[in-house]
Amino acid sequence: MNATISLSWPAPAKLNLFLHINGRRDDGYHELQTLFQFIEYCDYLDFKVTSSPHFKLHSNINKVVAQSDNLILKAAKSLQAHTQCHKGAEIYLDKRLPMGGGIGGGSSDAATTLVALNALWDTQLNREELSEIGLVIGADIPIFINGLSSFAEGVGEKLIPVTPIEKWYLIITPNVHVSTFDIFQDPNLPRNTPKLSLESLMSNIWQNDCQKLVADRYPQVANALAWLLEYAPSRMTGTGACVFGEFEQHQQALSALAKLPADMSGFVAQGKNISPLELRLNQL
Ligand SMILES: C[C@@](CO)(OP(=O)(O)O)[C@H](O)COP(=O)(O)OP(=O)(O)OC[C@H]1O[C@@H](n2ccc(N)nc2=O)[C@H](O)[C@@H]1O
Ligand SMILES: Nc1ncnc2c1ncn2[C@@H]1O[C@H](COP(=O)(O)OP(=O)(O)O)[C@@H](O)[C@H]1O
Repeated sequence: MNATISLSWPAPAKLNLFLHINGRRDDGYHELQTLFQFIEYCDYLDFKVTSSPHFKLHSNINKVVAQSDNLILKAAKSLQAHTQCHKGAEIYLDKRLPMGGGIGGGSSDAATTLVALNALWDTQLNREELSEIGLVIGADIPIFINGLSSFAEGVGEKLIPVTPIEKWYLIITPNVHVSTFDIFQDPNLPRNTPKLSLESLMSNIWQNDCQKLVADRYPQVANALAWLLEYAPSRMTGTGACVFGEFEQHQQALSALAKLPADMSGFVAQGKNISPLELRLNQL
């Protein structure tokens, strides 16, 4: 086998620092205004390029490998089809991000796969072309390909880079899986928040339109939020289930983490306006 082994490629998580839903499109998708910031907390992938056009995924989490439609293989196959590349890859995933938590792990894995294989196969697609391929697979993939914290509109693909303060976050990961699809189907979801200018959005109080609905449905989310709010301004990310409290200092976040009740779990990570994937790409 003609094989090249690369170094590890990060797939960082994101937070939605605010999330507004502005309406439902004819295709069922919702128009959003949201602020994405990366956090320094990542899955890691490795890619061994093969001369045969096949893929094999290995992971510490069997659940991902068992899904034949998992986002990593979808991304790899889609790039292969678009570029008519005759190479394949063995892909190794070290899964650290909680799944279905609203921190975008699956989308980020897919974005890292597109970016890394495009470099390793030397297929030379530009970022826009990679984002177009990614958007078909998941609405959150373009932000991870773009690599800069951004204000997003559309379904998350119209991006304007912004530089919110890189705060320290204590992120609680309630032990429930929230389906993005189910939340967007719920008739009680507030989906008509008026669109605002970027300037007023950045200076308003930040909120998440999905939060009340998800907290009402899932007591674990409501409890995590109630606990965090005692320590810091706190919100939910995406369609949940993760919630985050924001701190100016690393030590403040760590002190709150140390007090976390035994029935909750979480971690501390810093916001990053340049994605760890982008920094990795610049090392090539
Ligand atoms: C709303 C966000 C905010 O970041 O939620 P999280 O998934 O991160 O929690 C994302 O944009 C989600 O992106 P992603 O998780 O890639 O969603 P997709 O797989 O594309 O969509 C899953 C389903 O959610 C609904 N959906 C998703 C995005 C959107 N703007 N409107 C929708 O109505 C659609 O029914 C779609 O079939
Ligand atoms: N590589 C992957 N990592 C995580 N989830 C994946 C992956 N591939 C497919 N999925 C599916 O996508 C769903 C949402 O995953 P994830 O991106 O972690 O959630 P969220 O978008 O809420 O942050 C998972 O429940 C899982 O079924």
